[in-house]
Amino acid sequence: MIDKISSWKFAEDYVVEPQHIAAARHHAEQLGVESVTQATGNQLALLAAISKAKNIVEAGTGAGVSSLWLLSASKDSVLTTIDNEPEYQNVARKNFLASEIPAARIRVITGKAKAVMGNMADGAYDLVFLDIDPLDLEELLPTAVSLLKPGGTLLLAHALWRDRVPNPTLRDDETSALRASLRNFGDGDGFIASVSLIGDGLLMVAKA
Ligand SMILES: C[S@@+](CC[C@H](N)C(=O)[O-])C[C@H]1O[C@@H](n2cnc3c(N)ncnc32)[C@H](O)[C@@H]1O
Repeated sequence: MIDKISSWKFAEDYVVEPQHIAAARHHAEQLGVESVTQATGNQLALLAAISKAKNIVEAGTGAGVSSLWLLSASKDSVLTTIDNEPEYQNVARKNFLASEIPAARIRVITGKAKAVMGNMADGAYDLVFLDIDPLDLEELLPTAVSLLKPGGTLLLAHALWRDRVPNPTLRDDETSALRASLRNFGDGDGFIASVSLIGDGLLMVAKA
């Protein structure tokens, strides 16, 4: 019998979180913000490295844990990170400062992801990472995809939403929103998409 729970835990424990990111995670916990798990963060960094992502957009800054993982993949990538909670972004800013990453590499914008991303340049970004309220995804996804260059990468956190997405009898709004988001990319039409079981699930999409 395969023990997937042990495998999941093994994958989480396999990652050693850099000290500055562990400190940011601690601040996120104090704020009550849910950060990506350390294995998810590590996978974000891996995917940013493999795709040689230089221009990155993140929706859902929180206290900056995922931002720091994304920035860890390269010394010259630039991250634009968006959140509608200024209080969280203030903590994120302190975490960025403490990490000694040059300020020019991070642009922090306060606002709703749809409104902010709607004013950004189409086809200009290598990687877009989404970690926002699932109920806001439906209206955001077309905008997020349009920001990507051809061959760009879209990543969506919480793709399995507390392991609820795979169970078709569970139809609460959040679970249904995540399920619908996954369906957008599942038919292979214009995208290559895969769901990683890491953390709470990570949808990984390459734009053709
Ligand atoms: C799960 S937390 C993000 C955690 C962060 N990605 C990390 O791992 O460190 C989700 C964040 O998204 C923000 N948020 C939710 N819906 C949003 C939206 N539509 N636009 C912008 N920010 C949003 C919340 O304020 C919250 O800080």
